[in-house]
Parts: sequence; structure tokens; C-alpha cells
Amino acid sequence: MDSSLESSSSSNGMPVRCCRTCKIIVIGDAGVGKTCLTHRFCTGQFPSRTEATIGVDFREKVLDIEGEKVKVQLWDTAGQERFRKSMVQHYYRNVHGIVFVFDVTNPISFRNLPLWMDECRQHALGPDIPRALVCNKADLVTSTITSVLIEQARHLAEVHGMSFYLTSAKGRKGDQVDSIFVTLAKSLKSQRSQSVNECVLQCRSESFAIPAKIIIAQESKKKWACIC
Ligand SMILES: Nc1nc2c(ncn2[C@@H]2O[C@H](COP(=O)(O)OP(=O)(O)OP(=O)(O)O)[C@@H](O)[C@H]2O)c(=O)[nH]1
Ligand SMILES: [Mg+2]
Repeated sequence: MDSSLESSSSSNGMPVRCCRTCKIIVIGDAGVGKTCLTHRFCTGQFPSRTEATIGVDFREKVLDIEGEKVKVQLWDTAGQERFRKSMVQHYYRNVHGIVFVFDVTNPISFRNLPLWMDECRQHALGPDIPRALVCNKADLVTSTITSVLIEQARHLAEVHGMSFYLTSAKGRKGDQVDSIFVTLAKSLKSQRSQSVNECVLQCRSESFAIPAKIIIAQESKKKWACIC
């Protein structure tokens, strides 16, 4: 799916603003809480019941990032192999950000993280794409075993240059859940600003053979596929 340029109309029918769309995929083993996390972020609620995701579920939320509207489009993917097989190619197309999730009560879901990272690499998602590692179900943390797992996860995140979050989709406060997606959207925005700045500098230092506006548009497209 492509990112898109959206516009809304004012009362006189003129477009009044546009909104960048960023695609963030949420991946990890079955049952780790991907659906609950994305649902919590978009609605503020923990779903009363969920079923295994089949293929993908889409959720969206428009954020105001430093005065700019950014539509965060979440791809809540299926963890079960049989429900994701036919969709994998679509998951990894035009991705702007990645959220890896594991369940703190399920060490296997932690040990499987390298497989999810490999799948990203196989689909040409490089380390330049902002990513987060989420240790979910923090409300169930009880023993030293889970504390050790959390420290290992923190280390893994550091090694791979990812931000780390200990969250509960069920907890009373949803701040940490919000932070995952808001921080990713912010880093995408700053990444884009940087690419535009680099571009402007490049235009200044080169011969202006190509109009600056066109180069900026091309650079922006790489990152967001949408310029306003
Ligand atoms: N206690 C607790 N339970 C959670 C939390 N997040 C999810 N769950 C429960 O974990 C189970 C699986 O949650 P889902 O969000 O459906 O998991 P998923 O990763 O989307 O699973 P698939 O769609 O099969 O890949 C459900 O019973 C949820 O209620 C959490 O933060 N705390
Ligand atoms: Mg799900």
C-alpha cells in the first residue's frame, strides 16, 4: 500500500490542509498483544476480547507533531504463520516504521525476535527505518525471571539501535503505549526534515541543474511519499 496525500475541504470547497501518512507495521509472535496495543493507542481502550488476527487489521490515528498533522497508519499483522503467509509481501511494502512486540510472560516470543528481524532484512528493510522493541504485558511482571528477560530485551534494543518500551495494553495508563507510536512518528518527521535540509544544501552546492523544488519533492517521496 502506498502512503497518500490526503486533503480535507473547507466550507468553500477548497482544500485546507493535507496530512502525511506513515505506515508502521507491528510484528511479533501470536498472542503477544499486537492487536491490543494498536487498539489501545487508537481508541484509548483495552479490547474486551480479541481473536487471532487474520492477514492484517488496519488502524489509524492522526497526530499533531510540532504543528503538523501526521496520520499514523498501523498495520496490525497476524502472528500465526497460517494467517500471514499470503500477506507477507504486502506487510513490508513502503514501510516507514517497525514495531517488534514480544510478551514478557512468554520467553519464546523474545527468542523469536531475531527471526522477525531477519524477515524484515529479507524484505529490504534496512536499519535506517526507525524501529521500536516492545515488551508487552508489563502488568503481569512478577518474578525475577521476567526482570532478567526485560534486561536482555533492553540490551537487544540497544545493540540494534531501537527504542525500548515496557508496556501494558491493559494497564490503567496508556502513556507508554502512546509513546511507542508518537516517538516513531516524531523520528520519521525529523528524518524527513533532515533529508530535505540535506537536499537544500546539495542544491546550493551544486549547479542548480535541477530545480531545487523537484529534488526536494523526490527526496521527500522516498521517506513519506507525500509532500505538502
Ligand atoms: N494482561 C495482559 N494481557 C494482554 C495484554 N495485551 C494483550 N493481552 C492479552 O493477550 C491475548 C492476545 O492478545 P492479542 O492482542 O490478540 O495478540 P496478537 O499479538 O494480536 O495475536 P495474533 O493476532 O494472533 O498475532 C489476549 O487474550 C489479550 O487480552 C496486556 O498488556 N496485558
Ligand atoms: Mg492480533
